[in-house]
Amino acid sequence: MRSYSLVAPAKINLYLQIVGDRPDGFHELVMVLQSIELADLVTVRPIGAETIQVRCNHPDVPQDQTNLAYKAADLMVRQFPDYFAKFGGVEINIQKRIPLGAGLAGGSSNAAAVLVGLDLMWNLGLTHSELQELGATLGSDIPFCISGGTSLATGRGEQLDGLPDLHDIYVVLAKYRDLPVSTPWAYKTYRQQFGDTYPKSVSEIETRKQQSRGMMAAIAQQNLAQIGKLLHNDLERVVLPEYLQVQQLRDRFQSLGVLGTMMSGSGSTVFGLVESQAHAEQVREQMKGAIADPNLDLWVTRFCPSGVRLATS
Ligand SMILES: C[C@@](CO)(OP(=O)(O)O)[C@H](O)COP(=O)(O)OP(=O)(O)OC[C@H]1O[C@@H](n2ccc(N)nc2=O)[C@H](O)[C@@H]1O
Ligand SMILES: Nc1ncnc2c1ncn2[C@@H]1O[C@H](COP(=O)(O)OP(=O)(O)O)[C@@H](O)[C@H]1O
Repeated sequence: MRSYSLVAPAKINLYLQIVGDRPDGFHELVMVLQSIELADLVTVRPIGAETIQVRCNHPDVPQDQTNLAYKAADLMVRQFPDYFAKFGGVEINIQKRIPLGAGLAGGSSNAAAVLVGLDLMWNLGLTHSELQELGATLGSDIPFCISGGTSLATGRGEQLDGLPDLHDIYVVLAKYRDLPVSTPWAYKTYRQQFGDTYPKSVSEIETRKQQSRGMMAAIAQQNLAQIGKLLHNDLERVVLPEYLQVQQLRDRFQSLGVLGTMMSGSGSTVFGLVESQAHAEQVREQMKGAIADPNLDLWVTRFCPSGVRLATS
């Protein structure tokens, strides 16, 4: 048995519409999810003892049972106890590059990489959709992190329909360090503030879902200018008033004339879309010059056509 190193990409949300309540207590969503090249590196390594160990180079990432990567390994152990008994445990090493609590699905992508990695290490031969079904029991974004690319995500975010790949689109990410936003808080607050407007009938639900049509058409036509204009995220309605620094990042991107700007997921990352690497680097420098705050982190990255993949050494 050998080790496997996997690239675990982050995602951004090009579209996030909260349609209403679900019977399971989650929210019914319509999202467009997009993988980006910014990624963690996750290595799974066989160890003799029947244990799961997590190591991470980032001091704030938990290295115990609460780590999503640990939970993914534990799920595989429970699903395939004979393999665990036969081959022993696993050490998971995470080289963290995706910021935490950023709305970029860093933890979810780590968990997705562990599912894919253990499938390879134990030679299970599971399909993507079998791994996604397992991943969905741990988190709504994990199935997407396995397949990646550009995808429509519905249900609670786990029902995926692939969309045409979007090429040559660059992304500038801006996030204040030490400003994580909790996903459960964002959804809970949204329900408190807007729950009374959630649709009651099936036909009203269907009508609301149609609001994403413009974005779907823009993606089908690969119309970047239109995609930039139609970016949407309902969670901004609760996060921006509470986190003024996030609003400020968004305003700043807007003033720099990017194709579009939006908060990703539940935040606190704000992204700006641009059409070339040179322009992306210029925008990053302009952001740095305009907001002289040492706690502001900026990245230039680009759309990526895949989810978790084997790292080439
Ligand atoms: C907001 C989004 C947008 O892509 O991502 P992030 O900002 O976390 O990256 C996702 O909807 C987050 O997905 P994920 O982070 O996997 O969430 P989960 O662990 O499944 O759920 C965390 C909590 O968020 C709420 N939740 C999540 C998904 C959903 N459709 N409805 C919800 O109400 C629930 O309160 C749940 O307990
Ligand atoms: N493998 C992991 N990577 C990052 N954070 C993790 C991981 N496992 C658990 N966590 C916890 O989950 C929190 C938010 O997770 P993260 O995936 O970074 O945010 P988001 O869902 O906003 O993209 C972190 O602050 C951390 O406490």
